[in-house]
Order: sequence, then structure tokens, then C-alpha cells
Amino acid sequence: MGNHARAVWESVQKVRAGKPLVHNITNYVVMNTTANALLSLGAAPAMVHAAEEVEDFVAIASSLVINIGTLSSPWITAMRLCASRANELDKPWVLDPVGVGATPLRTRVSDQLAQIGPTVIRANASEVLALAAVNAKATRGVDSTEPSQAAIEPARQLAQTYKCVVVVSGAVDYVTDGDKLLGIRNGHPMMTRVTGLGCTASALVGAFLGVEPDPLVAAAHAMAVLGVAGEIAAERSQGPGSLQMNLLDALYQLDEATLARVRFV
Ligand SMILES: Nc1ncnc2c1ncn2[C@@H]1O[C@H](COP(=O)(O)OP(=O)(O)O)[C@@H](O)[C@H]1O
Ligand SMILES: Cc1ncsc1CCOP(=O)(O)O
Ligand SMILES: [Mg+2]
Repeated sequence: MGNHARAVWESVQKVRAGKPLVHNITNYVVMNTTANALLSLGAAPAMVHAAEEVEDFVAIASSLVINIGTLSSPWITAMRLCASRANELDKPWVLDPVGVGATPLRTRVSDQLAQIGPTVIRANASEVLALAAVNAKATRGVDSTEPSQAAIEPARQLAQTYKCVVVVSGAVDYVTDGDKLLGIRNGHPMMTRVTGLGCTASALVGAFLGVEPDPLVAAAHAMAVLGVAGEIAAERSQGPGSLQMNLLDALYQLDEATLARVRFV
């Protein structure tokens, strides 16, 4: 077993032993998907978005995930309050700027949240390009129109601007802190045919941030775990419907031997 695979396995064991409580302010589409993925891995999810309680809830959570997939005004208020409180409390948090660049509202809210200071930004290539203002027309909706390679340099710039770790997902996932760059070549193209697997990636980054102090390590290990579970699930599936189900089983069954598939590049 390689060093990377062993390190990923150690992180998985930490999640299973520690059961980090992951506070999610996420979208209607994926609430169930991401809660189940976190449970299957061994973390404890909670979907809590009322402005009246998010600051209290984040205080008892290990980490926070803010996902702008289905925005509306009360949620925007809650997201801002919660992100600021997370920083005051030194809780790590992930920003998933779903569809940033598609509308002015998404771009404005994503910029504001990024300025508050996330620990990790996890996005697809089009979203990274939009957030870095490289190509405002790159995003057509919530799916990427660009390969992840196209967003490596913009991701580095973003990481430097916001002093955070940036993950660009795709056929190869890239993780950078603005200086170091890691690539993870796991996963399966069928994963793009199930909604919410990017959101799942962001949720898993939240889980690993709850147990790993280095955000570059947490983000890379989360992407490796989802990639390995996704490729195992795809091998057992005839299409996206069973992939969704098999992914939960693969996350639950992950063991040291399975993680030998981890491919850092
Ligand atoms: N072509 C691909 N081959 C293998 N894995 C992929 C591919 N595209 C996406 N993935 C995986 O699917 C998951 C979701 O990534 P992505 O589709 O980029 O996010 P989003 O749903 O936010 O657009 C990640 O784990 C990523 O590695
Ligand atoms: C389809 C859709 N519409 C608004 S949020 C959402 C889910 C997007 O999830 P992901 O980016 O993980 O595919
Ligand atoms: Mg997404």
C-alpha cells in the first residue's frame, strides 16, 4: 500500500472514530444525498439553515458546509451570519459556490462568502473560472463546461486571494493552497450523471476538516475517498440510479485494501 493510500485510510479511521458533526446549509436538491453520504462514511450530518439558530448550531459542530445551490434571501442572511460565526469560533468551513457565474445573485453571494474567509472552496472548473473572474461566461448552469485542468491556475490565484484551499473537481481533482498542487485521478464519468455528487464532495471535505487539522490534507483525502467509492460504485451499477445507491454502500464498506486504488498524480 502506498503512503498516500495509507494516509487516506488513517483519515477515514479518524472520521469513523470521531464522528464529526458536520453542519450543512445546503440546497434542497441534495440535502438527503449529502446527509446519507456523510452517515455512510461515518460522520454525523445536520442540515440547519434558519438564521435564528445557525450561529448556535455551528458552535456545537466540528465543521460547516455552505452550499449556495438553491439560494433565497433568508438563506443568504443565514449563510453570512453562520460563516462569520464559524470564523470567530475557529471552526473550519467549506464554500460550494454552485452555479456561480450563472446569475448576478450567485456571483455576488459567492464573492461575499469567499471574502468572509472559507477554509476550503470546492467547485467545478466553470465555477472556479467564474469565481476567479477569468471567464464570466464559463458557467451555463450547475455543471462544468470546462475540464478541471483549465482551472488550475485560476484555482491557485483564488487560493492566494482568499488564503484558503481550493478544490477543482472533474476527471482529475486538483487541490491547491496557492502554492502546493495535488491531483487525484479517481472517480468515473458516470458520476456526472447523478445530481449532487459535487455537493457530496463538499460535504465530505467538511467531514475530513472535522478530523484533519491541515485543510490541504482534509480536502485531498475527501476527494480521494469519493473518487474511489465512485469508481467502485460505477463498476457495480448499470446506470445512475444504482450508482447513487451503490455509492452509499461503497462509502460504508471502504477499507484499507480498497483504498489501494487511490491515485495521486
Ligand atoms: N469525468 C469524470 N471522471 C471521473 N470522475 C469524475 C468525472 N467528472 C466528475 N467526477 C467526479 O465526480 C465528483 C463530482 O465532481 P463534479 O462533477 O466536478 O462536481 P459538480 O457536480 O459540482 O459539477 C467528484 O468526485 C469528481 O472527481
Ligand atoms: C441541480 C441543482 N440545481 C440547483 S442546486 C443543484 C444540485 C447541484 O449539485 P452538484 O453541483 O453536486 O451536481
Ligand atoms: Mg456543484
